[in-house]
Amino acid sequence: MDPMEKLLREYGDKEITKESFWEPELAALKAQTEHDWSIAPSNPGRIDKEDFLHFFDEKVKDINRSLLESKQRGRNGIEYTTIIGLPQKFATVALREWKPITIFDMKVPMTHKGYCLAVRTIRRPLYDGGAALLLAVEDSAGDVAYLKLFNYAPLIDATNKEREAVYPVGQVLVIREPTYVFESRDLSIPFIKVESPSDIILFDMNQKSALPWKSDLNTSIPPGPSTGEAWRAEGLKSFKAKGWFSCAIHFTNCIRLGYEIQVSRLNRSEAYLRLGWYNYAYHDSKDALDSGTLSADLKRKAVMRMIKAQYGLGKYRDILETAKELPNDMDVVEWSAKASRRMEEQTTGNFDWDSILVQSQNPSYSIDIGNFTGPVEVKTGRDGSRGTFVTRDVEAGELLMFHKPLCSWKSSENLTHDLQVGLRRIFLPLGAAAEGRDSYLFLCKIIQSCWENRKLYQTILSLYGGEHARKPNTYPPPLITDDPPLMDPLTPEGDIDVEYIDGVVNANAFLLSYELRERGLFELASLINHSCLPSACREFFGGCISVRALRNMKKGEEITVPYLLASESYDEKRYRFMRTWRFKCACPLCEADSKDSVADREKRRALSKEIQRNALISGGLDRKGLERTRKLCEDLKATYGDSHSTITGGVKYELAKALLYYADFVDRLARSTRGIDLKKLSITSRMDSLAFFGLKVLDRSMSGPLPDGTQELAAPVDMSSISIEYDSCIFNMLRISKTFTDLKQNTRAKRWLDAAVHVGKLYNGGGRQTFMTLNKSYL
Ligand SMILES: C[S@@+](CC[C@H](N)C(=O)[O-])C[C@H]1O[C@@H](n2cnc3c(N)ncnc32)[C@H](O)[C@@H]1O
Repeated sequence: MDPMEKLLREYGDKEITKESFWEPELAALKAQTEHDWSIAPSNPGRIDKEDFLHFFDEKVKDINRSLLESKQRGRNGIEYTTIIGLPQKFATVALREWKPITIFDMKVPMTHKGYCLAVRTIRRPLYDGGAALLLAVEDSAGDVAYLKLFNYAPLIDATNKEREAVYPVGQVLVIREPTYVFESRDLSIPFIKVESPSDIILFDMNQKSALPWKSDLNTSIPPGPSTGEAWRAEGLKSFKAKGWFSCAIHFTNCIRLGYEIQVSRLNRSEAYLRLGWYNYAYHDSKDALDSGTLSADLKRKAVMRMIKAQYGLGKYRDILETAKELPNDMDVVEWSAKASRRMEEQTTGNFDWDSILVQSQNPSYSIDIGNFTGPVEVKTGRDGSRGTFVTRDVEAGELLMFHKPLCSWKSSENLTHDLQVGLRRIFLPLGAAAEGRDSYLFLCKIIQSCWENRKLYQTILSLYGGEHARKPNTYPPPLITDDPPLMDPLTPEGDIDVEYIDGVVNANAFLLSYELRERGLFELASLINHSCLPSACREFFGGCISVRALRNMKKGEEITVPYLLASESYDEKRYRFMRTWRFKCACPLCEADSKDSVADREKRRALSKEIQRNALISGGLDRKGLERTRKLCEDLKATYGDSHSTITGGVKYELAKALLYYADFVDRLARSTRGIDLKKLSITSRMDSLAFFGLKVLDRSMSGPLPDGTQELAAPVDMSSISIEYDSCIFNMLRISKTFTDLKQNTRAKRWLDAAVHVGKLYNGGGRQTFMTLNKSYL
């Protein structure tokens, strides 16, 4: 049985609450973790170094064996499970307030608040095939520990070589507020668990460590390069291998050693551009340019990189300034023109919708735009929750926003190397929630972007982070004019709260393209609340989000969009709202539906499905079959209570859809029998369908002169409010138009075709020609 059917049968008329989702297996998992943390902290005692190294080396063999086996079986890495919804720690204490701690002094289980632990690596890093990097470390007293580094985004999709470039043997690192745990479902020895990359501070390998290490490193692994020239060679090799992070590190070493500083900066800025680290790229290219020592060729490189970085940061106006450095360069002129276009789009909201709409028929189309925000503000509504509101009266079809994502990810991206993540993510308390490796890689991409982009990080902190997260920061986030210049690419610019980012992604990210498994997180659109009778519609074009008014709105009205197909049944929706977004929808449609009995709702759901199923079967094309379908529609209509229409203004989506299917049936029969009565029946059924979708039909006449009062009207339907089910409405209108043509009612046919084109324009901004192209199959 369909899992949804099973669930709905189980729930019946029971309230669905947040607690409904705690399945025994998940509850046990959570209880286990709580138990792990409830044990009184104690000192685990000294770990024997020999035993430990043996353990680590065996672990390396184990993992390599599993990876090989999984590859031989054609699988993508070891199947790992991570649990989302348990606290993930990150340190916040300022550097000057830290107190040092040693491995021997640490307790299990415990987060050592206010302490820092300095260690160095004693083995090559090991990737566990899932979400963690494993390190064997020792402190200056010679005590050893096992370190698991989670969410270390720039190394998630890395080669062993790149991991070693960041964590070579002997690398000194400081762990902020180390958490020492013993997870009973995991290892036989305790380990230091690091969940945020900002909890690790890496030290310069070129400087002699100030710590008096008790033991020799005692390793056969040759030390890394010691000259700038040798680092440069490493940097170029990494660049070729698309190891952008290690490339940036190698050129950082060149800079530290004073080797060709400006050239190294320029090389590093190119690596940063590839990483999407535009702040760093900007500062490096600017520093190189400001040095005044560059040859003409290098100056051009510096200017181009600076412009690309400014473009990535959306600082279009600054590009025009930078361009003054090389006013006659063709590429510079082109980028300036691009920047000017983006600025114009930001202020006017003028986009070439016809081209956007046609091109976005191709799933891999991606578009570059200047974010346009119309008359929209974020406010706290009457019920105390935040939402978006219009700041003046707007008309149906008006563009409210057209935005690029803050961050996006698609499956073709990021996989520079042979990524071996076979990750399963279990969301507590929601179960696996069909999310896995893709959502994790998207999270990593965001963590990586926050690494150097504090503006982005602050924006994310101002978005809703889920029911267990602390309250979001106020929106809009505080203005950060500029990110500070880079000190060191190895350490993020500030604290990164991975748990909060994960919560934001879960509550706000969109699946932009099913085919490309593309995901995106948007800024303002994340603050729009849901309604099944929404005031706006959202669409994705080339990876960007557009939001348009569906009806005329008065200043101060809330902008709402449907999170799910609004026309789904009430019971499916209430389940899915609670499961994914954790709220109970209180819109008029849900209110009206909830007043109908469960038996009526279930009957409605079953009838809807039956009518839909019948519509897909081409057989039974006779009057008897038609009568059967009509009866099913009548029965469906009877499932709505008397007050339903009063509350919703007449919207009955399921009935509207049923009538659309019924009219299709009528059309097919009319085609085979050429019956005029059937053609008229098709038109009236479609008009009824439109009305139940929420459109006001102003002219229901079938023949003769147009009724009084409607001649001057632009359309046979009221265009001040269109339905969220615009696709179905457009389809109905086109079919009405076609049937009027068959009936030789050409004036009416044209009016209905114009109406369809107009609805198309209201919801996507395209013109007549584009409408014809997009609706070729209907037409
Ligand atoms: C994408 S956010 C929308 C903005 C959010 N209200 C905020 O303060 O940032 C989604 C969350 O908003 C809340 N929400 C959205 N629509 C709602 C509605 N119709 N009723 C109650 N809560 C809603 C839910 O908590 C949901 O998980």
